[in-house]
Amino acid sequence: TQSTRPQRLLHAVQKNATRGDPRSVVKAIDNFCRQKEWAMNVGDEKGCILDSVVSEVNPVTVLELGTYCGYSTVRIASLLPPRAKIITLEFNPDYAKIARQVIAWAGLEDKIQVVEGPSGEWIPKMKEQFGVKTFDLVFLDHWKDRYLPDTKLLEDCGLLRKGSILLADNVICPGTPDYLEYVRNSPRYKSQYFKSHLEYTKAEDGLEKSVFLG
Ligand SMILES: Nc1ncc2ncn(CCCCCNC(=O)c3cc(-c4ccc(F)cc4)cc(O)c3O)c2n1
Ligand SMILES: [Mg+2]
Repeated sequence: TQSTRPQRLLHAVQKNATRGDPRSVVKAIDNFCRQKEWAMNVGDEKGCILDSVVSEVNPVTVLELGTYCGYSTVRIASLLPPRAKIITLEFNPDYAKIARQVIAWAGLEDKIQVVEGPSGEWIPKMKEQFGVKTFDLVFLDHWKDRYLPDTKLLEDCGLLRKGSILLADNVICPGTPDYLEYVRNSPRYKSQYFKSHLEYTKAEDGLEKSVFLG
C-alpha cells in the first residue's frame, strides 16, 4: 500500500538523522521538505524566530496546538530547561503516531506529552488531567479558525497568567484574520508581528507574538 507523506518524512528522519540529536532531526525534516516534498512544518526560517522566542521566554510549561509530525515540538523541546514540559495536541491519530516516533528519534519523549483529540475538548480538561496551572508559552499551529475560539477558551479556563506568551503560526498564509484582529486590538494583549515566509517557499507569512496582560 502507498505510504503517506508523514510516513515518508519519518523515514527521512530515521535514515538521515542521528538518534538522540534533536538538531539533526530538524535538519533532516527541513532537507526532506526542501528537496523532496513540501510539508506544513513551521520550517527553518520561521523556526529560527520560534527558537528566539522560546529562548527569551524560557518556559516551564508549554502548550502546542497542532503537532503534525512533531517538527516544532522537537524544536521547542530541545531548548527547554531540564524540568520543563510541553503538551502538544494533535487531532489526527495518524499524525500523532508519526510525531511520537519523530520525538522518540530525537530522544525527547521525557519532555513531551502528545495528546490526541480536538483542542476545544482538551483545553478545559488541562488542569484536572495534567495538573497544569497556567501555560508560560502557547504555540498555535492548528486549524486557523480555531486560533481565536481556543485563545478565548484558554482565558476562560484560567490557563493564561500575566506575561503568558501566545505565538501563532500562519497569521498571513493561510491566515487567521479574526485572531489577528483580536490580539492586536484587545487591551488584554500586547502584540508583535514577525514577518517571514511560508515554510520552504517565497510566499509571505509570519508569526504573531502576543503577551497576555492579565
Ligand atoms: N481543533 C484542533 N485541535 C487539535 C488539532 N490538531 C490538529 N488539528 C488540525 C490542524 C490541521 C493542520 C493545521 N495547519 C495548517 O493547516 C497549515 C497549513 C499550511 C498551508 C497549507 C497549504 C498552503 F497552500 C499554504 C499553507 C501551512 C501551515 O504552516 C499550517 O500549519 C487540530 N484541530
Ligand atoms: Mg503552521
